[in-house]
Amino acid sequence: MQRITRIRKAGPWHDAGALLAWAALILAAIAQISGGIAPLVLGLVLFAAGLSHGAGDEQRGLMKRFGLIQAAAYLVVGAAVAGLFLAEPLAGLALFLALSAWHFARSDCAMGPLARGAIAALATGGSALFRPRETTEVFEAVIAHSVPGIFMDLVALAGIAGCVLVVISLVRNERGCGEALIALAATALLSPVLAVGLIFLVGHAIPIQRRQIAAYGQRTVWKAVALPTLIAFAGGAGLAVLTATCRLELELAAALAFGLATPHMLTERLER
Ligand SMILES: CC1=C(/C=C/C(C)=C/C=C/C(C)=C/C=O)C(C)(C)CCC1
Repeated sequence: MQRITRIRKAGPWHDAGALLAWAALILAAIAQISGGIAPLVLGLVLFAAGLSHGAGDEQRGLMKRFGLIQAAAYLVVGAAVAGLFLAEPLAGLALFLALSAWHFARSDCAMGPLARGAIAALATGGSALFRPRETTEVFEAVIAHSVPGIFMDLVALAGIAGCVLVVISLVRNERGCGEALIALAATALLSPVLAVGLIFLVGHAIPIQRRQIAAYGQRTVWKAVALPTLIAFAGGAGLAVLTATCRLELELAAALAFGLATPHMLTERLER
């Protein structure tokens, strides 16, 4: 019998992504059942785990590290969006949700268009549909402003569209329909931050990173994303610690987090 003692270097290591997705699903179920702050904490960890998918500069079939000027421009745009959030919280939230839906639906994560649409609509509107009270509380906490019922109704409409799209993508057996179904189950069963964190990681960040690794190779991808991922991770952890220890207002931390996520959604593959 031939024993395999060494891992083939050329082996499909990007399939670690599949393992990560399963781990996230299992941990999400455990956190939801545990209750308390576990769903919130794990939700934030899942967002952090997916940061690297957008940390490289992928344009016109090339993957490289962002240059200094691009990084500076990124920070300036991010700060401007954070400013909008603080000045006009409800408009900022509406813009962020709309851009997120557009980004989830458009990103090249090797899925069919209906599945991507379902994931986009559920990530933004699924929690408002299935858990309106809890979701309103989260929105009001992060923008430190009341959120009118009509706003929540409009967001929930996106959730309804997402449910319809999941069914059609399943019937057509479209690529990504499994992740779309996970998005539906997540928003129905999990607390809002955990649900969206799970969808972000399993239905967006992991599929994109797996496609990038398959297209450019592991070395190129990690070389491009390692440093910016580390910086983003340190920044996110800093915001979380300062907020948890009451040294930073939640709405300021949220404005910075939403603001700094926005340029990634704007710069990604605009040539397509
Ligand atoms: C609906 C909803 C949320 C939406 C988060 C979104 C839509 C995040 C999008 C992130 C993206 C697109 C990152 C970049 O790749 C919150 C704020 C967690 C609160 C709970 C309910």
